[in-house]
Amino acid sequence: MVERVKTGIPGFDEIVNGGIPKRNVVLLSGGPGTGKSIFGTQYLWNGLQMGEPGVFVALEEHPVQVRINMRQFGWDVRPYEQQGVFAIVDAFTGGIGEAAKREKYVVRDPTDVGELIDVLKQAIRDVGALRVVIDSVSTLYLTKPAVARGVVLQLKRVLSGLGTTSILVSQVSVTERGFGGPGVEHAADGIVRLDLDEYNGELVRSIIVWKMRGTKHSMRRHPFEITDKGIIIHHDKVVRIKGGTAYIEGA
Ligand SMILES: Nc1ncnc2c1ncn2[C@@H]1O[C@H](COP(=O)(O)OP(=O)(O)OP(=O)(O)O)[C@@H](O)[C@H]1O
Repeated sequence: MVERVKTGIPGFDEIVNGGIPKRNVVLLSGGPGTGKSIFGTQYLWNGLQMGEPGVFVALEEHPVQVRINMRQFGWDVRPYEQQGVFAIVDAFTGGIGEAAKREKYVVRDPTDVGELIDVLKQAIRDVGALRVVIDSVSTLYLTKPAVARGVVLQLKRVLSGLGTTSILVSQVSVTERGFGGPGVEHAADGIVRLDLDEYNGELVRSIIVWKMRGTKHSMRRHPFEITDKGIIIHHDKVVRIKGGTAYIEGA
């Protein structure tokens, strides 16, 4: 029996046959505004509701902004930080600014992957994390694509080794077909892609699971929505394109 981690994101566990296999490192890839950060934080929040501690690594946004964004969906993580079951690793500010001085886990040099891993390990141990989200890993190798695969493998050893089931957010450009960097796709245990595409003057959100080691999964493109309560995936529906128009149909 495969041990699974339930994301609790409506519709997602259904398309991966019950949840993400434990210790998998999943690449969550997508263009701008596709919902990657919301998906990642929803996964961590749901974990906290199920008694599973988590760590969020902020590389794209100030930790203060991460808390504000989460609160907009009703996900107030402050009490969980105070209880010591949730932590944000600040790999954004470099320790600069008044607000940054109040952060417990700060990576002084966010370009130093070694330092980031040391701070991350500490945070995982302190809170007993079972879930980790890194938003985004692309930032770690934007200027040096050749090291991308190595960075992901290094993170995978740590994340999987410490027993966490993790999501690595990967940014791709609007038109890019890939998942974010040479070899990264092969290093990850799973690939989930979020898309936002325009058909006939309308933007349509969809999700597809490209791979997920250790389980069978849906091979279809499912529509999803972002609501005030977060992401809702319609696992019983699929997106089909006919004559340049997108149709949402029963699966
Ligand atoms: N309350 C809400 N209701 C509906 N949609 C929302 C709500 N809040 C945010 N969104 C949508 O979510 C999008 C942002 O999602 P998110 O920040 O997760 O994107 P992302 O994939 O991480 O993008 P980037 O790579 O640009 O940071 C917004 O552009 C908006 O379309």
